[in-house]
Amino acid sequence: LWERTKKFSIRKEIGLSGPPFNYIDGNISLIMEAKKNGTDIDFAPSCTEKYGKIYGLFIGAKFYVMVTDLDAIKEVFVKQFNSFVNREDVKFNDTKPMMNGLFNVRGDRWRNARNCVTPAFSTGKMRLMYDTVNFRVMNFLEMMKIRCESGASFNIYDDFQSLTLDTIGVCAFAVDSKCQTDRNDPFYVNVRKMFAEFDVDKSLYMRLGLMLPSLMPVLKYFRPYTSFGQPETILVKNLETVVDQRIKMYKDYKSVDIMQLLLDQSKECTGSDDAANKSRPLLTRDEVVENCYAFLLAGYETTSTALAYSAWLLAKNPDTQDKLQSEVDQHINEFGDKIPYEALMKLPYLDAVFKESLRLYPPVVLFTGRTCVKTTEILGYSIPEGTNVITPVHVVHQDPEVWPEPKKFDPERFLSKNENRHPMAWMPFGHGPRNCVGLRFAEMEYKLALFHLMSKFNLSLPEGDLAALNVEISLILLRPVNGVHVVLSNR
Ligand code: HEM
Repeated sequence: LWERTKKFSIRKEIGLSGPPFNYIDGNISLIMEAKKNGTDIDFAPSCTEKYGKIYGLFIGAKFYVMVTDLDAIKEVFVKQFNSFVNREDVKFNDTKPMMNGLFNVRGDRWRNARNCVTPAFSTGKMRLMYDTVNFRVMNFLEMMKIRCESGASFNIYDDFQSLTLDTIGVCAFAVDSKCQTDRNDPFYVNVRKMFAEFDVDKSLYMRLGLMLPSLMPVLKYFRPYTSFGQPETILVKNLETVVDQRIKMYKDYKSVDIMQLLLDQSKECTGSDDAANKSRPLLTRDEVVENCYAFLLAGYETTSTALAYSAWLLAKNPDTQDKLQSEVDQHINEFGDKIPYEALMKLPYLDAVFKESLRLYPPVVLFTGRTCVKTTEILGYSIPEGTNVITPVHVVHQDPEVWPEPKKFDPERFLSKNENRHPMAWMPFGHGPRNCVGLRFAEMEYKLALFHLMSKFNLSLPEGDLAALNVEISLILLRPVNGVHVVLSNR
């Protein structure tokens, strides 16, 4: 009892305020109540309003410092990063196939792995994968033609998910999946099943892992038999087979994909922690497998959600859509259907739509956090070692002091040369050395898909209820509840 009381005294000791808690579940009941009332999305903003831009929250007895103050964010994610190098230790992921991937590795192991993975996502490598991604986008356009011909409203979120699955499938899993045209494709079926079940509400394994982490050494053996673990095991087994094949044929493989770029940095394919790379350890076979798996988790749902939100925002704001289409048309006139990578990335209005959609609807809202590895002072507060700091991105992106009329969809705010915004204010991909490693890949895929969609079609909203966009927070993601419904017409 004394130990538990001590755990709950930390907030006071640091000098922070926060919502009232009980000694059994901390603030979980409050959060569950908000979820039940459908106001969970307002929970973090209302706490910020009441307790300020740095406050404390208890999930069970686990303490979290919630930060939306931009200077504090800079301290944690950039300036004092060495004290905040790790992510929260989520025990139920401290097992295969998660424990060796970038999300979970810690300290120097993370530094080494990140050094090996980062080159796979350079601008040069994006250029090399551009045609592969473009090919999947062309398949997507074929689907859109069919949807358009039917004239009916449809859930474009589903189609974006199939697109991003085919894309990450070919680039990270080396599977030539056909998720866009065949909803029975085994890759599609298993990924969808795994994601549908990967939820604290649905998984007893996850709940036990969160509440009783000391059970994990035994519990982890049950992961392959859980409802999300079964499809996960099938996916990872197939992935392991492909990685092993690719290790064998490494020297003869001539195309470029993310898996090959990781193998370029692996012990198996370069012989050892090779002579040229003595100063930095290379990836093991398991690290290659688990990072490819991490890219599937990270790249499928996020990018498709970003595209779906943008489609909805453009359908709702025809003037913005017109402006984007004018920019697209100029470039179609110049390049035809084959806009080069550099030109695409430089389109100012498309870039502004990308940024503003991600500001208003960031797909990842509660993952941008760090664990303090040594007691550190942040803006006068002494943050003890072991404390988790979380930045609720949706709150940062709606701060009226930084974003005038924060609820308005206004891409122009990213075009003004005079904007003197705090460098931390826009953070859909996190910040600092541990930000999203796949940012360039996501941006390329998003811009290719939206560019080509806008070149051929007009988006509008259906009549009635389907026109609404309802969102919910699911674990760390901001997800559309009932999909995203639009109508397409030919331009
Ligand atoms: C719109 C799409 C995406 C969004 C909004 C997004 C967002 C994020 C965020 C918020 C983080 C945490 C950053 C931090 O803690 O500072 C993250 C990390 C990460 N993302 Fe993404 N992501 C996207 C797409 C992708 C893609 C396409 C990939 C890979 C193909 C990817 C791979 C990763 C990985 C591996 C990490 C962990 C990095 C590390 O710990 O070193 N993401 N992402």
